[in-house]
Amino acid sequence: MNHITLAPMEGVVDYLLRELLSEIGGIDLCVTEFIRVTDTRLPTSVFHRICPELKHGCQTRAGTPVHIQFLGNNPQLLALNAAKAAEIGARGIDLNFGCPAKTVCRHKGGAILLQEPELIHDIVKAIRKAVPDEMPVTAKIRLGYLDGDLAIDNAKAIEDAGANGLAVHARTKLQGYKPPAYWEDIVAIREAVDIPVVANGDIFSVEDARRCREITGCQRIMVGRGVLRNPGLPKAIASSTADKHHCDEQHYGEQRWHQSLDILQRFTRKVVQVAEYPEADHPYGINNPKRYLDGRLKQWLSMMSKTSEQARQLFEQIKRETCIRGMSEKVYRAT
Ligand SMILES: Cc1cc2nc3c(=O)[nH]c(=O)nc-3n(C[C@H](O)[C@H](O)[C@H](O)COP(=O)(O)O)c2cc1C
Repeated sequence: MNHITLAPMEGVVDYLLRELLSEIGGIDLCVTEFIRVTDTRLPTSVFHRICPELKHGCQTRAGTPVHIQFLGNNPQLLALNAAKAAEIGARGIDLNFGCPAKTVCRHKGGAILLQEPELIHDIVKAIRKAVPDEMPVTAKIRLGYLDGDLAIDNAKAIEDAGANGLAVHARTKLQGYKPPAYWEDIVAIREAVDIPVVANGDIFSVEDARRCREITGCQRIMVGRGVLRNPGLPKAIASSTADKHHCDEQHYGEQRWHQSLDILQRFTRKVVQVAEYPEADHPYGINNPKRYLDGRLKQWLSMMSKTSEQARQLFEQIKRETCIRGMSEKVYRAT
């Protein structure tokens, strides 16, 4: 067990990415993009679109379990949908109390709920009751909405409601994604509850992972953008845990671009297949392969560009490509 969770990332970490990233290794658990629950018991098709893994034991091809994340504010409705998820094969339920998006918060979802620990408690409790006892129910929070004053209340509310774990993104909603992440503020949360706490935010290297664990006292970590910048990061963190002499970031740095390019190429090939054989039974849920490839490649390469000159150059090359063939050929030819 490496104690590394791949962070849920809406619009980025979908089925295909979970498949490719978990194949590399180091990741123990994936969490889906959030499923928003507003007013109904969602049809199976929605669950299968967000989490095609449900059809295969709710794990990636590499065998990494996938938990389903919900976002919403109505305990009964969320419970109804969690029960449905359990019925159709979910292995775990996660609740999103951290999304900072304006539209989400305006509809009283995500991070805005951090101002209401009682409601958070009721949501977690309703879900805990609705799914089998052995199914993990977890929550993901930020330190708070405007400030961290309710951090402990929220964590305790989640624990008292019967959750099995808690991931904490070490920023408030107000702090958005602005560096730094306040790992030291996770300590009091970890100390206040007995359930496992997962530390999250700004882990971009093996050394970051080491420091985050040391500062927070949490063995479990969750990594998002760091894995997109460097898909080999979870494996590198995992091996450095097994062998402390191996935690030399430089050692892995050399392999990083080639590993990144390899995964970009495999990603591109899968999307091109969907475009070329649309009638085939692809599980990826990609409706418009051209738009999908264009958006995801640009998004991914721009994240990788923060630490890789080769990624920046490839981004420049594909930036103005408008057809899937032009884009894919540039990715295949990159070195
Ligand atoms: C594009 C994007 C989409 C995200 N979508 C979700 C989501 O669906 N659910 C969630 O709980 N967090 C979501 N997050 C937050 C991440 O899971 C994570 O908490 C955050 O990126 C900090 O971790 P990192 O520094 O390792 O990326 C998202 C973040 C980004 C950048």
